[in-house]
Amino acid sequence: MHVKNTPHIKPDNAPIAETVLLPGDPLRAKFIADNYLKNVQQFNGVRNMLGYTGEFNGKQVSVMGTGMGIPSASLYAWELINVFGVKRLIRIGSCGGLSANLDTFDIVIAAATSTDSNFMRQYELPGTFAPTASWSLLNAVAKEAEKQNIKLHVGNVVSSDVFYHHNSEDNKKWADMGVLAVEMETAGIYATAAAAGAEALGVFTVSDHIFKGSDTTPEQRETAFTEMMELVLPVAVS
Ligand SMILES: O=P(O)(O)O[C@H]1O[C@H](CO)[C@@H](O)[C@H]1O
Ligand SMILES: O=c1cc[nH]c(=O)[nH]1
Repeated sequence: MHVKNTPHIKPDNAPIAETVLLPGDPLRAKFIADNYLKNVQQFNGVRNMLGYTGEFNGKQVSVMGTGMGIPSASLYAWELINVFGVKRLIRIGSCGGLSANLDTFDIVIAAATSTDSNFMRQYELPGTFAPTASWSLLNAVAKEAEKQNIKLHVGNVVSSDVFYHHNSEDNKKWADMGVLAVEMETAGIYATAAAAGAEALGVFTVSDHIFKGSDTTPEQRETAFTEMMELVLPVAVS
């Protein structure tokens, strides 16, 4: 792959694979590179948004942090697809559980995303865009989950611009519409991929439950979501 630089991604001569895993936390990217990949090369360190390319099962895959929120994640998604030729983005995030059926460490997949963000306005569409998952990635992860005997919760996830809500009813309103969980990036990543003809999928581990009050530590959010990592890595190289 022809390697260039952008203001935010400077691989120099390191490769970027056609499939990139995207955790929000760059240290989660480092954890994956350190613990799951072989022959690792770091391809980004700009702003400490760590990116690595290595091998899993003998095949190349990349992993890179996105930072938090649709503006940050979509900027990296856009550059990875449109400058570096990436074809598949798989976000591996944490999320807050909204559905009563969820508990911490459960795995959620965003078949579709809702959002309170104005990000879609740029496309000037004559209606409301519905950012959805790539069926082929979703189907592949569902098959892998069956193989590994992992229970998935698949449905609508809300990508919010707001973590600390002024209106405490906001999350309840999404829950009342059957939305499973809340996070902050996937609608922007799905839309960016759709606009460029690439594929994207959002997979999450429930880090806390908004209504049940259960929680995980920053260290767990960095290193303990291994079931999600082990679910997605075989798909990323398939
Ligand atoms: O753990 P990550 O992947 O960053 O995802 C979630 O965690 C952050 C908020 O704590 C937001 O980025 C949200 O989407
Ligand atoms: O509660 C949460 C947990 C993770 N990510 C969010 O956006 N909210």
